[in-house]
Amino acid sequence: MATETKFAPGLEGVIAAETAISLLDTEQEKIVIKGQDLIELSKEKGYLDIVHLLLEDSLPNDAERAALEEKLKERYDVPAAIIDILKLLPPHTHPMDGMRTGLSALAGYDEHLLDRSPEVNRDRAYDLLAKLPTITVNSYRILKKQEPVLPRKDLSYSANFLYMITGEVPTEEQAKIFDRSLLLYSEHEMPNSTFTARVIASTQSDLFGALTGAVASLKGHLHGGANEAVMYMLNEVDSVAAFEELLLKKLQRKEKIMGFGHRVYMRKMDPRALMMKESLKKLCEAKGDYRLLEMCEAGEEVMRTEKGLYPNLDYYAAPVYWLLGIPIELYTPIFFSARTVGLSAHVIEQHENNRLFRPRVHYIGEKY
Ligand SMILES: CC(=O)SCCNC(=O)CCNC(=O)[C@H](O)C(C)(C)COP(=O)(O)OP(=O)(O)OC[C@H]1O[C@@H](n2cnc3c(N)ncnc32)[C@H](O)[C@@H]1OP(=O)(O)O
Ligand SMILES: O=C([O-])CC(=O)C(=O)O
Repeated sequence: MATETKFAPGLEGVIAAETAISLLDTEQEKIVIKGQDLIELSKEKGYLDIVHLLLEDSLPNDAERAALEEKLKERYDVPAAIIDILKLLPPHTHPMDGMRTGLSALAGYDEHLLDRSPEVNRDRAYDLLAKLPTITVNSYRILKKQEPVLPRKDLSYSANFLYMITGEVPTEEQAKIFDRSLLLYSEHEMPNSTFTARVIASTQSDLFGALTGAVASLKGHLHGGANEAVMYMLNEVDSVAAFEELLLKKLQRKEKIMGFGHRVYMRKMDPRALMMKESLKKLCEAKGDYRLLEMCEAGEEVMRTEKGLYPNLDYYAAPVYWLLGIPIELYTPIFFSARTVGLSAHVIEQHENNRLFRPRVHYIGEKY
């Protein structure tokens, strides 16, 4: 029976779930989130609007958005023991691993862990959205031997996140650009991390476990870890010509270029990358220095000409985060924090209509 089903390496093209959350509609060229186009939403709305859309099924009005922000602020505080746990980690621990540890440890504070009803799961998701930015930033700070930072409730959700990272209150423009990056990262159908979360949830395991597994998945360079790898690559050189040369050498060595290609949008640009490129233009304009934009555009041209490949979101997120003054090791944890909402929506949906994931194999070992 297992050998009768066609094997698709990497499960390419395989339908793994029925979902009412999102779809990458490649024909219409839209990222559909609960019936709305994410790119259009990113022009008018903010991250918390998408949080409301994903968890409450509708875009909020002003009062609902304010109530949501207030609810998150009320839950900002992280148990002191989580900070103590982070302090015990060895100094070379990547913040993504610090975050995974902190997130995993939060399970112990949930008094209703066995309750997987949508209401309780949704409530947990809000708790994680409130606490993860503080855990993320402090796992970095503690590892760098800096004092933990406390969230500021007088700032908006995104402005506070960026403030905790840089130590400076962001300008309105910086906060808006950061907020848009969170929105663009919020949900994307069935990437590896979402599949991981749903597979874990399908055993009736809890939201903490499902998301802890998803952190590990998202850390990899073929997935969320690419945003950090892109920045390290850009920082290897300091001019357009040197960047072009670097990419050509990497391609000659058959290396994969981080920030390019995508399982679904392989031969066209990820629409989120285009939005992020706009943000990069704005930041370059404000700085009066277009070097990073020019390098990235030259990289795009090399990859289009040499490989017919286009940028994904991580390619343009990296220079945007750099110009916002964000340490590179926080790029992937920020991606995860933003994705917490999408992942939670998927776990809620999986728990609501569950069947255990248990595929078969195409056996190529010795016959008995
Ligand atoms: C927000 C996100 O998580 S987006 C993804 C972020 N990840 C990256 O940017 C990492 C770089 N990109 C990649 O490794 C891939 O494009 C992936 C992992 C995103 C998609 O992978 P897959 O769908 O499995 O494609 P696969 O790796 O089989 O590539 C198909 C072909 O394109 C080539 N290719 C794909 N991406 C790249 C790349 N970034 N650089 C060079 N060549 C590439 C492959 O070498 C392969 O060529 P071949 O057929 O001659 O062997
Ligand atoms: O969809 C994917 O495979 C990866 C991706 O872009 C994301 O998770 O945002």
